[in-house]
Amino acid sequence: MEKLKEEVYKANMLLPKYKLITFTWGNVSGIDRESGIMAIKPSGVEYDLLRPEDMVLVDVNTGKKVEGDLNPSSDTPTHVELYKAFPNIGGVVHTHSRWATVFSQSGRGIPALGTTHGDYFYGEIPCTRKMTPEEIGGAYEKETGTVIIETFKDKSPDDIPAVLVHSHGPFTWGTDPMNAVHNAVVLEELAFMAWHNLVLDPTIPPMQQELLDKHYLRKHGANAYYGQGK
Ligand SMILES: O=C(CO)[C@@H](O)[C@H](O)COP(=O)(O)O
Repeated sequence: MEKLKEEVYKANMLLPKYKLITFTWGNVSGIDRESGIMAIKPSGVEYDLLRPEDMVLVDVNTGKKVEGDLNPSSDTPTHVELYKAFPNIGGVVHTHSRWATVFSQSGRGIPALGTTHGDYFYGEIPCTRKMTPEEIGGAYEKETGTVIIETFKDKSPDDIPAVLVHSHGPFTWGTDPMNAVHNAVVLEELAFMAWHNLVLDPTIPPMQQELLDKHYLRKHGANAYYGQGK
């Protein structure tokens, strides 16, 4: 699992590089689907002190730590729920990136307003409902995963690899940890642009469906004819 730890470590180190986090906020994980073992950032560790060997291994089937001297991220149960519910993902990212967190705190999704959005996300990036007091007071991090999964009951997590958790912040995912971080960086760009669009014109309509189809479907899915079809 050293290769997985190295991959997850490198992905975590992109969060400060792309200014998606401050201090010890956020975390990235990756999964080895064959073994069901996930590597995740340790809890509360400063990024500039982080080493590949610090990544903590967790069994997604049990949610229990299987290797590591440090505690896994406090968000580990959320990552576990997403890997169990979304079979095609290989990496998960959580940040408190500023503009995406503004939308999360407002309880608003990020509408698809232009082709930059359409290249990566096949429609609005949704915000979850507020969690109930029971969910907050219970297995909070696991229930955070539950409300994310509920938000995708009629959406494809492969076509919209991001969510805004109400009053909290964004989670993104992807085919591997690097792809999940790529989606987190794009999400922050889209949030920045969408916020300014909504300030300029709160009634701005979503982009034309034909344009969204063209930009998303040419790079994603079975009929993709550009990119890697991810
Ligand atoms: O969402 C939160 C706190 O609101 C967490 O993601 C922290 O930002 C990072 O926690 P650790 O991964 O260090 O436990």
